[in-house]
Amino acid sequence: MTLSSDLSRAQAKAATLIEALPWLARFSGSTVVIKYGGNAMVDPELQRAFAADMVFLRYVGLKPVVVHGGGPQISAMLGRLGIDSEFRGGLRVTTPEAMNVVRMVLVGQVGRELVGLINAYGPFAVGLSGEDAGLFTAVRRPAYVDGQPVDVGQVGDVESVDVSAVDDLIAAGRIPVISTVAPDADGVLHNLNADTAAAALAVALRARKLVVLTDVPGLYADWPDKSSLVSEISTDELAKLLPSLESGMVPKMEACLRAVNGGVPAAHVVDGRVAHSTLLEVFTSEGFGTMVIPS
Ligand SMILES: Nc1ncnc2c1ncn2[C@@H]1O[C@H](COP(=O)(O)OP(=O)(O)O)[C@@H](O)[C@H]1O
Ligand SMILES: CC(=O)N[C@@H](CCC(=O)OP(=O)(O)O)C(=O)O
Repeated sequence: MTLSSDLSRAQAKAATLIEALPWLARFSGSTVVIKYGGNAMVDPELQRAFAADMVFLRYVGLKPVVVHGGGPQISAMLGRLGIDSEFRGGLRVTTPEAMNVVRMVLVGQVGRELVGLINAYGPFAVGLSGEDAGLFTAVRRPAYVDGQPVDVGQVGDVESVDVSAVDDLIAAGRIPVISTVAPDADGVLHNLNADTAAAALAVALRARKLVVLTDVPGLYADWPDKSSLVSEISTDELAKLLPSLESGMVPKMEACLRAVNGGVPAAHVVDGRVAHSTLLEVFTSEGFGTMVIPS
């Protein structure tokens, strides 16, 4: 290794840091809600990169709030327990028996693991579920299959959000890590799609951004045609495209629409299989994934 190649490598590192400067100036002090999808959390290396990103955001003055999924992990546990599980219109059909497993896996397993991973980089993460301090109230909702409502059991939409516990944690410099189960007005526990809950929380917190990590590079207008990846889409265009979308993309894009219509300036769907995708989205000039912006 020569002195000049050492120097040019050091300068390249400095250039990377400096590239982040305008974004640091813009986003410092902002709340960013990050939805970490179950399909994006399967690789231990990627999990560590994600955890490091959250602590990085915190140290540079942003206020990250993590909402996690866990669909594949719930399916695996239901399978192990011999409980049937199916999705309709992107939502899991949730019987009372399945609901107990959803809560156990999201709150007791996935949430705990994520808190531990983040805290390995800095002691900031605190886990919460929608049941804690009235964070979310759920209202039972159907799924929509071919435009028709279909009952999917104890599945909820977010009826109300009480951000006080999350605000308290943020004010104390913590990183809230939220599992998306919540009671309805009668105290009956519901399974919330994590994208839906992340959007409702981003709106309630007046977040600067919603970043949704998943296992594809973004939204494809004509799935699975790889040339149809959308880099930017307005809320009006997205509302028109929504009825043609299928499976997991429906709640995801509905969530982005809901966030931006609710006042969040931008919602992004990014590829969680790329290490440090959150940092790339927040701090680089190149667009990454799909960005939803107001019309
Ligand atoms: N139009 C589309 N664009 C991108 N992905 C799509 C589309 N339609 C369906 N998908 C599927 O949606 C999946 C992401 O949804 P989901 O499995 O619920 O992810 P997550 O666990 O991250 O919430 C992708 O892996 C892809 O197979
Ligand atoms: C109602 C509903 O479908 N809830 C989801 C909750 C977890 C989730 O949303 O996980 P991902 O983000 O990994 O998809 C489920 O039971 O799978």
